[in-house]
Amino acid sequence: MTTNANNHDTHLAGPVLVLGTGLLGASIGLGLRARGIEVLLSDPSPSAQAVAQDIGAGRILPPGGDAAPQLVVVASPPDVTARVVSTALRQYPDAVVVDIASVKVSVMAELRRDASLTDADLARYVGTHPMAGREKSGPVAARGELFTSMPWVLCPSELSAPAAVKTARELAIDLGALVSRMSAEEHDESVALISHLPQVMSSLLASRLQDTPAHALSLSGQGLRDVTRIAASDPSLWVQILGANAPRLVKHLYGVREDLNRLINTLEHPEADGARLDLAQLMSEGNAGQARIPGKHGGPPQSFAWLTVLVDDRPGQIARLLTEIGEEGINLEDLRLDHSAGQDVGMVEISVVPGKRQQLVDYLSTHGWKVLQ
Ligand SMILES: NC(=O)c1ccc[n+]([C@@H]2O[C@H](COP(=O)([O-])OP(=O)(O)OC[C@H]3O[C@@H](n4cnc5c(N)ncnc54)[C@H](O)[C@@H]3O)[C@@H](O)[C@H]2O)c1
Ligand SMILES: O=C(O)C(=O)C[C@]1(C(=O)O)C=C[C@@H](O)C=C1
Repeated sequence: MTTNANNHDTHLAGPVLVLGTGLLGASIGLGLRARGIEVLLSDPSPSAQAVAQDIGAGRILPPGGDAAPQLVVVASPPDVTARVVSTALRQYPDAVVVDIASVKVSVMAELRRDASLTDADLARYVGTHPMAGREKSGPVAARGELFTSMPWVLCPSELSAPAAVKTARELAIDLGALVSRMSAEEHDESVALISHLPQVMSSLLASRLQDTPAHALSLSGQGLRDVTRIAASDPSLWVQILGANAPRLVKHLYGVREDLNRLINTLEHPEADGARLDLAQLMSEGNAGQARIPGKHGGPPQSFAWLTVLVDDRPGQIARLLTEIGEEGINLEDLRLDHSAGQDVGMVEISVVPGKRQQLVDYLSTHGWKVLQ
């Protein structure tokens, strides 16, 4: 840990050059700037880099401008990532270069084929992947705290120098992430199930809604919203991710196809012997898988207690509610907002650790809030 020029204790000294200032690049810039680290920004889209600078993610590096970065972070779309990494390794011979693309095997394979790079160049490169993002793209959606307590995978190759791996780790730690390490193959195998299958399932489900009549859609509750949030993701990004990891994803889709066939057969004859047992088994297999998803901060799965507070649909009500909860010293684990169509009240669903639920219900009730239990 060093105290940087702006008096913050950080692992990285900086400057950090971010190439690609969309959602991820600008979020990294914002997070590093909040810790006092100097950040330089560059993006072929003049508006993307201008917005990133305007929101405080760093300072635009003028074309041909001089820079001596400690670290270059490549945050461009996956299909140009290897090319951008290659140019950066040659342009900044003293810098460590990392990329954050969602797929790792294809990027490394392209770099190995690149005749302009030596093994010494590749010693300064580490492939990485923060498992944090949003269904939106571009710097306007950036958040400096995006990586806090989220996994960040390092996938060094056998050529990566220990000093380069250390710098990559420091980037993730300075942004508050939880660092793990695996090979590019293990990574792509893992994200096929953990990230790419959920995206495809969400998109497939949401595509069913295209022609749904408005009266049916007006019944949409939290269940539908939970499973379709990521269906709003950027198609051009996902075309690249899914294309680059297709064989690993297809294996899981075969499994889903088998399960769907089984479910369809069962539901076509719902009164048949064993049909209900089959349905119960399917639901409990889902329960078992869901229960294995780790909780916040990488800890064991934890279930939180929920309560719902009714708030008047007036400006400032939710801010007042959150301030009062903070004053009682209770930590919110999650928050959801909902509106009933045509009503002038909002419903704020709050989750807390189970031991704090009753204290919060009592506190809010005595402070005039309407709590639904
Ligand atoms: N979106 C997510 O949730 C998420 C999460 C983790 C990792 N990633 C990875 O992060 C990277 C960026 O994704 P994003 O969501 O920020 O996308 P984005 O579309 O918001 O931003 C990408 C930016 O890269 C710029 N760009 C295009 N070509 C470039 C080039 N040759 N050199 C430099 N910049 C270039 C674009 O102009 C754009 O501003 C991708 O590789 C993606 O796989 C995304
Ligand atoms: O939560 C989201 O919106 C995401 O985009 C997250 C998510 C993921 O699957 O976890 C999506 C793709 C990225 O490569 C990394 C993170």
